[in-house]
Amino acid sequence: MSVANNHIYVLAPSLAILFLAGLLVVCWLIQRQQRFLLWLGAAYALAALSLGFRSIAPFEVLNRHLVTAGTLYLLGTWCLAMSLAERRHVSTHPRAALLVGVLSLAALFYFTHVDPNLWFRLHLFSFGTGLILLLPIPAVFKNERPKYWLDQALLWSYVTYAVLTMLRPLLTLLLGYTELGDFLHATSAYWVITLMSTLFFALLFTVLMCAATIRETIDKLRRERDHDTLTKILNRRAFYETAQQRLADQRLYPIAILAGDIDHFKRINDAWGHDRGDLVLQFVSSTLQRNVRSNDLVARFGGEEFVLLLTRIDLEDAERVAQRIRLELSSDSTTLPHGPKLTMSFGISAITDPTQLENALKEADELLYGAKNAGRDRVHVIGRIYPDISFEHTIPMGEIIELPLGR
Ligand SMILES: Nc1nc2c(ncn2[C@@H]2O[C@H](COP(=O)(O)OP(=O)(O)OP(=O)(O)O)[C@@H](O)[C@H]2O)c(=O)[nH]1
Repeated sequence: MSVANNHIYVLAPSLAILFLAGLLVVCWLIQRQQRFLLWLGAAYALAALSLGFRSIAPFEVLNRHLVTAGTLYLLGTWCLAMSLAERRHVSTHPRAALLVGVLSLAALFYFTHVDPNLWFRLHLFSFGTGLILLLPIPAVFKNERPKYWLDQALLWSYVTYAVLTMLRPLLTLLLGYTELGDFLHATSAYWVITLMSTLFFALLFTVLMCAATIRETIDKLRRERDHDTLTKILNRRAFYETAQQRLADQRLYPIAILAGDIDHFKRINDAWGHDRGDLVLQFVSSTLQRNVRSNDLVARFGGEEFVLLLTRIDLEDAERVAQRIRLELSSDSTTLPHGPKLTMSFGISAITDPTQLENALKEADELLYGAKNAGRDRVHVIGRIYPDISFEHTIPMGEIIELPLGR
């Protein structure tokens, strides 16, 4: 084989890692907020440079620049740790990493030039590299554990890589190579294992990182499609879709539909401003969510109009829920400080089989309309007779105008 061919052959793993680095940078350019992709790309680029240099540099040149190549490799290692840390929102402990890095390089220098000792050199450098990788791990385990299997696979492959890196010289011996062989020699068992494990894990991380990023992007798009941007609760479209799943589950019956509407919301906007109106909508949404159970649905159908689907509940208990919400809203003194009490009207209907959703929504809406006409700040439940009560202002106009606007 010619020297040129030989170079290509030994450079192949480094070039493959460099290619992955380029791929990750392109992914980062498309998804700028996913900065861990950039750190991972930087990690691979630095590792590829270091490994490539070690693969083709003549012995004497490499021996002279071993610390430089080691520095590149350690920097790449730190970027890899940064990538995981950025993704899991933890620290890489940069000072500790710097200390370990400097000590590893000092050991590399000392056991190469001052007191040549291959065994110490390889062990200490590998141990330092693995340690830098492990620095963010305790915080990752202490924080919230990843929920999705892709993130778990990513975490565990990272930990495996870090431990293998630490034990690489020992592993080389365990694999049956009686001598380590200097990693200055491109053909040594240690060197081949270093290259192959780096390439294998780089490939694995890239696939897992890209898959996890795609999944996150899809989740984010789905969340945005399904949720109201202001209140973060379900929008009308997602309510219908999710309601069908609840209605298909026989264990969740009887089901109640609550249509709720904030009273005189236009006046709140006019007197306190649109921003305060938005705060009121957010406060109402969180109050509604606080008062329902995990299987129940809370949606904003538009403006100041909300719909709730309550599962495993009869009409009496559904009414109790609505009254509890009314009480919580009216006793709040922070959203409209020194202002009129916040009130809401409700209409409640029942569902006993999956085909009744449209009808139940219509009934709840009509009952809500009745509650508004009867004076607002009340709950109307299907099957009951409500006498028409003359119109009353729950937020008297004069009171609003005299208010300190508190914007
Ligand atoms: N701040 C804010 N206001 C909104 C938003 N969406 C709709 N609105 C306002 O909500 C008000 C709804 O007014 P109306 O439909 O007259 O209802 P209301 O004043 O609550 O009267 P009743 O329902 O009869 O008690 C309008 O002034 C809309 O501009 C929003 O996202 N933020």
